[in-house]
Amino acid sequence: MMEDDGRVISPVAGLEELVTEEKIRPQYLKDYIGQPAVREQMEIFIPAAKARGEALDHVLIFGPPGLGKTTLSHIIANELGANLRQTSGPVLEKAGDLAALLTNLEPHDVLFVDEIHRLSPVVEEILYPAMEDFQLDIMIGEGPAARSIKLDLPPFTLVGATTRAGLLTSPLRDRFGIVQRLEFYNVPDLQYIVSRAAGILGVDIDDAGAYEIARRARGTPRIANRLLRRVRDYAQVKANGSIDAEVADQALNMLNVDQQGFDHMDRRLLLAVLEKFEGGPVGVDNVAAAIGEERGTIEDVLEPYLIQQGYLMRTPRGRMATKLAWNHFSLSIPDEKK
Ligand SMILES: Nc1ncnc2c1ncn2[C@@H]1O[C@H](COP(=O)(O)OP(=O)(O)OP(=O)(O)O)[C@@H](O)[C@H]1O
Ligand SMILES: [Mg+2]
Repeated sequence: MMEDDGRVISPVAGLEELVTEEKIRPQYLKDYIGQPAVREQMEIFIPAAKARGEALDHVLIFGPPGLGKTTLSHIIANELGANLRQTSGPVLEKAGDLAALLTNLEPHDVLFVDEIHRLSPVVEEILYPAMEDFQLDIMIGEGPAARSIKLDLPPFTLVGATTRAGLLTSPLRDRFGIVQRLEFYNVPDLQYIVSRAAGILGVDIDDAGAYEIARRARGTPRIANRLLRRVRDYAQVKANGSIDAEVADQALNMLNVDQQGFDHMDRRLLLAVLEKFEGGPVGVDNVAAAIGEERGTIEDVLEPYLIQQGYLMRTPRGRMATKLAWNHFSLSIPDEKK
């Protein structure tokens, strides 16, 4: 999990949000909306492993923040009827931290390691034999008296989540039998997610209102759910608590979420590429310096959606704005770029 950056359409979770999210987080695959490829596969792999009485193969889930990685890991444990133990890459500092978790697992348990690309190398070394042979290889003591001991572990399923699969070392990546890549959600799926969350939270919203929120949620369930809560506030004060398309539109305009679902950070990034770098190609470090953002935030949080929507392109020579981006800001495309 990354740090909350305070944007209303940030895909990164805020603290208060983590609590509300628990209430609306789907618990079983049947409520996991969208991601048809992921669902179709997991609906086969999970019952198959259960029927054989084996632990499910290790699962790697990757995708931008807020698309449902943590949710899917919980669902996997629920569907397996197994315990879920949670930790994260940066939390596991020493080999012993991981060893303690592994030795406490029960057969077929799910160990969820969030931000798995941030594991320290010593911890990662412990993970290899644990994943491959359910064995723990650990050094005890130091210097000449040091010796290594081997322990058998119960068969378990490691579920790893990461925003960027490219940051994983290949020996680690190779040890996952199942790799699921989460995609941005389409509008009908997000509309369903908004309506479902509204039902749970007791918010009065019609289909057109849910559609308007879905359309402007950057393809991301976490953002859809957050916009729903902010639009609910607006509706409570300005519209007797009911959300329709007009109320949603007014509220979202007030929140500076534009018709495309972009906010000021998206606009700043696109405008920098367009105006300061004539549409690119420009290296991501130059973009980062121009808008005062960290490179990692640009790569993980800001640009995936802009790229998926066709406003920005990744080329070998850097980022390039597309015709859509020039048009979005009503800027004329320089002749040599046509
Ligand atoms: N497929 C889905 N169907 C319905 N709701 C979903 C789905 N995926 C995610 N959500 C909702 O979006 C919220 C955020 O999802 P989640 O916490 O799983 O994202 P994440 O990918 O783990 O994000 P991060 O990278 O920040 O850890 C959840 O609380 C859940 O309510
Ligand atoms: Mg998560």
